[in-house]
Amino acid sequence: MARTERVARVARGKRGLVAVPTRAVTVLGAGSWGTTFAKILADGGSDVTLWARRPELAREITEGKRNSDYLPGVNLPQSIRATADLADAVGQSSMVFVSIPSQTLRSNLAALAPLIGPNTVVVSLMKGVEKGTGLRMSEVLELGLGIDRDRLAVASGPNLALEIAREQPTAAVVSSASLGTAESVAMVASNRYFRSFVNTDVIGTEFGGVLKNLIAVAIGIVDGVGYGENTKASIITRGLAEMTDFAVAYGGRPETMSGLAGLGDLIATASSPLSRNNTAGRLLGQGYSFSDVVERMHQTAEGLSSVAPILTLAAARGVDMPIVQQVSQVLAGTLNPRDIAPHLTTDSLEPQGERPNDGRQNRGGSALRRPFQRAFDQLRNGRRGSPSD
Ligand SMILES: NC(=O)C1=CN([C@@H]2O[C@H](COP(=O)(O)OP(=O)(O)OC[C@H]3O[C@@H](n4cnc5c(N)ncnc54)[C@H](O)[C@@H]3O)[C@@H](O)[C@H]2O)C=CC1
Ligand SMILES: O=C(CO)COP(=O)(O)O
Repeated sequence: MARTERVARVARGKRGLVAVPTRAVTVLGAGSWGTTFAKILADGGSDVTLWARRPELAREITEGKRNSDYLPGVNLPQSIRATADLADAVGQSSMVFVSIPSQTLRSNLAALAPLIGPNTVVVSLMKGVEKGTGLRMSEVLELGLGIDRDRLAVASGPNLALEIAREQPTAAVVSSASLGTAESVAMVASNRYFRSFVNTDVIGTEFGGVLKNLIAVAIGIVDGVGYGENTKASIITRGLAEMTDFAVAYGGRPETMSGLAGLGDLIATASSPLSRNNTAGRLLGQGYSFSDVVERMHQTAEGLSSVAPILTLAAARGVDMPIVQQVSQVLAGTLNPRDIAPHLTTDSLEPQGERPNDGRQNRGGSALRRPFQRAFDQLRNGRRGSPSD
């Protein structure tokens, strides 16, 4: 029987009990997220092969059903197999999920491209943009693998790996230009503790995952300095507005940013000590230099690499990103972490978080608030004026 046709389980259909075929899927990258996602897929009934770079890790996963470096104390499903051979890992899989650090994706594509079949769906689980090009991971995959957008998807959401590996319930969004592709991936990537929803806003979904990392670094800095909840709440709230302005400027939908891939992931990442971005920020806040932080981080903190390309992209579309700007200054050593207060750097009376509910951008000022802004400007310039003039 072909790997793609294995029977996973028996389910009740219209005509009684029917066999549900197991789908052969591959996960590339046996770090904390790749291994956790392999577990999600296996617990959803798929036949999963995991690609690990190191043969000894592949052996530990296949024989011991453990990944002790990345997921200590977690037992992996018996059905998961790992290999260090990329061709063996991809085999005849109908879906390939990619979970390696964003900055390494490009260098893996030449080896991967010839292995991808004409109908294979490729799903990015990564949350970074490529330094130098500013491309999103699905764009790097599209260009590097030469496959149609309809066969590409991204998955994102409040998904701290260790919590999910411990089977704590959560949800995610699977997004593709093709709704059918998103739905078929979401069905495979769902089980009793993990639920995938779908949308077609690939840009918003992908940028949500990238941008929340940057805000999580800022929150980590605040934690490290020792500031409290008011500072963090201000940065989270205005961070969401900053994320939304950016994503909308690049064609994402504002509602995506208030969903799981935006606000949901922002809350999870900004508030959890499990977050590597938050941890990196905390070390910066405690006074460690950027190079010290990089040395101390044993896992991927995507936010550190995304700051520069995101600021370049923001400048190209005229998007103001005071929080990301200050994170960049702390990383460069030009801003004392104690001085982090992005909401104090703006002259505007109109906080970015206060936008109308119709999803339109608010940068020019809503009709309602414009008179107040004018009055404020007049007062500041030493002239009297009434808020209604
Ligand atoms: N850990 C988490 O909770 C989540 C992570 N993600 C995203 O998943 C992606 C992967 O992150 P993690 O698994 O957490 O990172 P990790 O640091 O735990 O693991 C990275 C994996 O990539 C491998 N790797 C390193 N350099 C490589 C290279 N040059 N070529 C191929 N493989 C290489 C490592 O051996 C390791 O297996 C990131 O983009 C991250 O933002 C997304 C959601 C949740
Ligand atoms: O993306 C994540 C949670 O959704 C993981 O965040 P960190 O990469 O900061 O650990």
